[in-house]
Amino acid sequence: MMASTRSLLRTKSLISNLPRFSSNYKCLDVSVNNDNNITTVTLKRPPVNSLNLDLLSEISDVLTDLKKSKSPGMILTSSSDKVFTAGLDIMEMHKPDPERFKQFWYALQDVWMKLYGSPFPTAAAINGHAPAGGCLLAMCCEYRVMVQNFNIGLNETQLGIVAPIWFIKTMLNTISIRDTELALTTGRLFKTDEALAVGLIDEMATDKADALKKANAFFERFEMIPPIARAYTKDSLRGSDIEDLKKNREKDIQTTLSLITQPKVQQGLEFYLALLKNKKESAA
Ligand SMILES: CC/C=C\C/C=C\CCC/C=C/CC(=O)SCCNC(=O)CCNC(=O)[C@H](O)C(C)(C)COP(=O)(O)OP(=O)(O)OC[C@H]1O[C@@H](n2cnc3c(N)ncnc32)[C@H](O)[C@@H]1OP(=O)(O)O
Repeated sequence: MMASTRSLLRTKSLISNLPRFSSNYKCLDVSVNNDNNITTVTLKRPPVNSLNLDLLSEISDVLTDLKKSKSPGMILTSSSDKVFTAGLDIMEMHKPDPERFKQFWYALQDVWMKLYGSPFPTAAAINGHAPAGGCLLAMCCEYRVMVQNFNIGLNETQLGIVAPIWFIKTMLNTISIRDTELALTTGRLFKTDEALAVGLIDEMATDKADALKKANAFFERFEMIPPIARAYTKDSLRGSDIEDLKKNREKDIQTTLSLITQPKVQQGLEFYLALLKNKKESAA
């Protein structure tokens, strides 16, 4: 195909599929790049973008909008200069109200299914720490660029909790079985360069601008690939993991609720929260 015809087709499809986003997001900034029509979704829930029910619901909504509008791609990043996301909001798990916890967990499942299984390509520009649920969101994306000198990993065991099987499968889709086992059992947080060495991220960046530039470049790889062929291939690789959760969704919610409300687990969370607070006090 001639380059001029390609660019005309691209422009036409951009005009007809321009995504429309709600301006009502409280915890997200959503913007579309005029050059390539890639949407950047910026997490904006200070201080650490912890994933509570509100933030998860907004991420779920934006993913639905992107799918409907046949977006050519999405970049996930953070408005903070040191935290991508601190993972699940511990306050949603500490002494939870059962009904609220079920909604919260359902929203997390939704985000995982939509992001891990999105038909459009996705990249994470990880411009800060990405522990636990933060690492999960980044691993759901197809490509990860991370700014140097931050941490990423599934550190759940350090909190006395357990990464659910669908978190584990997401890591297995990213790094080797051996590295996943070692990382999960020890709750390892990888520094950016260690994450690169093990394949947990794809590229390092010097700062957020560099991370966004590299993430945008990732989408150029798909310019000549028919979106349907791309989407089917991704589904062949990831679809069965998503089907497994769909089949076991209710059971997963019940099991998680009964584990998280165990007194020992609650004590562990309390201890961890106290450590976070003490860290601040001893730094002051
Ligand atoms: C046996 C069976 C048991 C289990 C049940 C089964 C399944 C459950 C599975 C649950 C899966 C969970 C996945 C998760 O995501 S758990 C969350 C894990 N997150 C973390 O460990 C990160 C904790 N935070 C940090 O390490 C640091 O905050 C961070 C490096 C991200 C940033 O450091 P910084 O110095 O910039 O900020 P802080 O001063 O530490 O924090 C600022 C305030 O934010 C509060 N905070 C931090 N993280 C969280 C969080 N995840 N949730 C809620 N609140 C958080 C922190 O306490 C500070 O608060 P204030 O002191 O300002 O009030």
